[in-house]
Amino acid sequence: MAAAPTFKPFTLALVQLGQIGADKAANLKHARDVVLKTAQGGPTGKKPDLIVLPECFNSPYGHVHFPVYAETIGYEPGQAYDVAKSESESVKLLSATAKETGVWLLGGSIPEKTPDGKVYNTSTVYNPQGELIAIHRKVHLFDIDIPGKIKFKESETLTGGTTMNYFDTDFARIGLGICYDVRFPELAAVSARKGAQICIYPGAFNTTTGPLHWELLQRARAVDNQIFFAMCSPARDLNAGYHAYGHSLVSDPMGKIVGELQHKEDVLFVDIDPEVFHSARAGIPVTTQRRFDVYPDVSKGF
Ligand SMILES: NC(=O)CC(=O)C(=O)O
Repeated sequence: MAAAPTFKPFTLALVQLGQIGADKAANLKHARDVVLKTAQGGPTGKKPDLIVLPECFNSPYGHVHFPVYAETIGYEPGQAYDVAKSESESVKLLSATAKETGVWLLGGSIPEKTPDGKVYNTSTVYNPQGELIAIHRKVHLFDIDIPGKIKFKESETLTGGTTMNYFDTDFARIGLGICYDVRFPELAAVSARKGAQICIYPGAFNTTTGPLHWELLQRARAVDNQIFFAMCSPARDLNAGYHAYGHSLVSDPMGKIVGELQHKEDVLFVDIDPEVFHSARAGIPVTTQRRFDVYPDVSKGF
């Protein structure tokens, strides 16, 4: 494994996209328009280095929709990928948008189909040249049943990913996950142990689980790994079948919320300061105090 890049200050923009409906072309156009505007800069006019879209931004969120909206991506880690030959209209649009803006783009997630008939919930990542350089397939599927509140079963139509993923930029190593993945501390812990200084998960909690756990989980993942942690949600649409929580958020490594939106379409710009990462680890040095002699099983996989 290559050493993580030196952690440098950078500006992160989380696009809490609204207007996600049944019309895929309209969803894609809106995403592109908002990313282009975001790339022009936030309140200070500073151009972001990395723009993030939410989970399932090109389709309504629900297990019945995933196979209908799924696209073939055909990305294999470590192998060259020619976007011009991609069968995925979403990949082509995201790649072109990253290239046009000259900004890193974490393209939320989209339903992906593979030749074996499986469907995944997949994030794609583009460098400022528009190259697709990483993907992450949601590992932990969102199967829950809270009587009287919410029942959701992604596994009706989705298959869980089988790999953990991160990507390197010129300013940080960034760990990937999607939404429900945040409930499984191991994924972020492994990313952090592999050198990620920040984890970013597109996610779509809902109006039941969001108020309970959205902030708590992100701050917990940030503190237990002493990393920055961010999640980017769609805006809430009460006319949609699934009511996203919104509240896209960034926590610093001390668990302090350094930016949070409300539930409407909006963009969160946050300047990420590596000094907070270094001082958290120097002041409370848990990253060097682990006792794998006492809990050796936990170290497996690291
Ligand atoms: N939508 C998800 O994947 C997860 C979620 O809403 C939750 O964990 O709560």
